[in-house]
Amino acid sequence: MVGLIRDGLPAGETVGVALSGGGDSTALLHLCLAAGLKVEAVTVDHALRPESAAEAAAVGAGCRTLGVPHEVLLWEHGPIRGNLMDQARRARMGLVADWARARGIGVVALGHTRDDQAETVLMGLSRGAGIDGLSGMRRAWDQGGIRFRRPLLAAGREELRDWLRQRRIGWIDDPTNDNARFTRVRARKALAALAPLGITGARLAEVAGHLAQVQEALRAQVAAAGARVVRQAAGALQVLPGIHEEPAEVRRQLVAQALRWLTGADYAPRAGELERLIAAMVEPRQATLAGCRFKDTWLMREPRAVGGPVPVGQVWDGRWRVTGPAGEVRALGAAGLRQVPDWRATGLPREVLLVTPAIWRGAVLVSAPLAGLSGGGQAELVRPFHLFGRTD
Ligand SMILES: Nc1ncnc2c1ncn2[C@@H]1O[C@H](COP(=O)(O)OP(=O)(O)OP(=O)(O)O)[C@@H](O)[C@H]1O
Repeated sequence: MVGLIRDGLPAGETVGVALSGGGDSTALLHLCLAAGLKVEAVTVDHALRPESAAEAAAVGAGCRTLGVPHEVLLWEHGPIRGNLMDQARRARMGLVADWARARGIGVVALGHTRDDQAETVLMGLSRGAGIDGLSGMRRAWDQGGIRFRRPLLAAGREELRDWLRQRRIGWIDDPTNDNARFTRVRARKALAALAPLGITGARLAEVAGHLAQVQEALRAQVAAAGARVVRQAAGALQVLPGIHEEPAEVRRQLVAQALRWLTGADYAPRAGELERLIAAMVEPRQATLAGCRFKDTWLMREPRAVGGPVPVGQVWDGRWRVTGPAGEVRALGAAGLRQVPDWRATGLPREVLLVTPAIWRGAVLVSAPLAGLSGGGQAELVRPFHLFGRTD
């Protein structure tokens, strides 16, 4: 077990441990200490259960007795609509990354196990996921200057709990982990029922590992195809007819990555939906999917899906930073385009320009940098363009 930590985490620097207080992350913390690493721990209080603040404080007290610096971060939120688990995870990752940056910590360890990996694969199967969903969670990735690591991905949950029990180390069981309202909990229960078929957590994790390698091999092919058949202009993507000559999976991956780049979404739509979009690219040459619109050869943001107004200097629609004279940044739209008589000189279609950022003062258009009305404004994409990245 300690070997997993030595292989998965650097010895010479402080490691941030994301510590929920559950069995897995408690084992992670103690294994890091056993491996002689210098650690600091952080607990996010999601404030979703009345006991959560007291639990986070108890986790902190445990850390103090170990001499481990610990901080509790509160997720401040109103009523939650939509996928609670997903939103809690996103908020948690954001808070933990901010904490690490503020503490000068470059690497953060998470306690995901082989069982989490197996559940992720089962959940992927249940929604008919493609290779992205079936290849499981990554062991390592970099995000916002922080290296995230999952050193326990090869360890079983029970194995870790046995390791804790042998050392008389306690942990807190989160009742959410038994709430069948959550897909992950149902996946955990279903996995137990699959054992007679030989489908164990270890077997599913093995399949995920294999598919992750397949995906890695595919990635280079997708990048090369992207360079041939997709070009970026004014934040939209022109998809050349050559895409239809590419193998079906390469095509799907390209379109999935293109949509994710346009919207910043963590996940791409399902294979069936991607197929429908790809078919519509041939005829009738228009479609909408996941906040994006395809028209003729262009894939761009859908007007009604773009972000609300922000002040000049802030990021608009999650991907544009507009600088220049004071005002409000929002989409150029039809009303704006009418005020830029020579927009055709850009060589770009109307639909592409409609969803580009512009600086407004009330109904007065001040600047539309991508449509050819400078007005002293400049727009820059904050998300680098690539078609083979992946986050989860
Ligand atoms: N509230 C939290 N504060 C800090 N880190 C967390 C929190 N919840 C989860 N994590 C991190 O994310 C990992 C995976 O989360 P998940 O929800 O699967 O775990 P858990 O069942 O809540 O707790 P554990 O993994 O500790 O048993 C945890 O091992 C931990 O590293």
